[in-house]
Amino acid sequence: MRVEVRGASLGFGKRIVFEGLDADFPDGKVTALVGPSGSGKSSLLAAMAGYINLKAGTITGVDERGSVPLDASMVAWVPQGSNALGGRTALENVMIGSLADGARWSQAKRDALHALDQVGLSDLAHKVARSLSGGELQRVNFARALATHKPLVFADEPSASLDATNTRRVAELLFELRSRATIIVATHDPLLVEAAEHEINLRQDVLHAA
Ligand SMILES: Nc1ncnc2c1ncn2[C@@H]1O[C@H](COP(=O)(O)OP(=O)(O)OP(=O)(O)O)[C@@H](O)[C@H]1O
Repeated sequence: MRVEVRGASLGFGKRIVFEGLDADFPDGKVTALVGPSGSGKSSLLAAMAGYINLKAGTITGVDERGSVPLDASMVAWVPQGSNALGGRTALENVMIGSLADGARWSQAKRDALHALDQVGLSDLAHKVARSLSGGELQRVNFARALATHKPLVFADEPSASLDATNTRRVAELLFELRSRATIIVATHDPLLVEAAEHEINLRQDVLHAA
């Protein structure tokens, strides 16, 4: 699914965060959403998922069936840091996402194994989460999101709690996930920006309030 943002203005109360944003997030690509702290990256992701309303403008998802306003049911979020259950295996932690969405156990397991393969963690599927590194846990987070088959995957600062080595691993993962899903990553990290195929810069692309 491609996402089209047109004439978007966003603010809280009287404070305008940005105005007049036009942006395209291409289907099946990794897009880095960049901009200085406070430029509205997290808020734009929240608006795209339908959690907050724009002051003006539209956010539309476009696929082969046509155009629809986006809502939370279309989005899988990759959390900042890990929210894995430490005593459960990587596989079980990935299955949780699909099971919560109502998938049957056998289907959830198949999807989770496939997603773990996509993020390069097949060998660690049966390891308990507490024995995995920060970068491996972030891969588990991405696998959980991919396994739900939502058309959009949003990650807000996925390297925020990682050291340099694990940040590199997440950057490698983003590079590997090119063309596997429509992924939007809000980040300050140059390594992650470099790994993405497309970039939206909130400072350059929109008119900010003074
Ligand atoms: N719920 C809210 N109520 C009021 N103001 C908010 C709310 N959420 C965000 N803001 C303000 O909107 C602006 C944009 O915040 P946002 O978190 O979207 O920026 P960001 O680009 O993601 O920043 P960072 O890179 O620091 O995470 C900030 O000035 C912030 O204080």
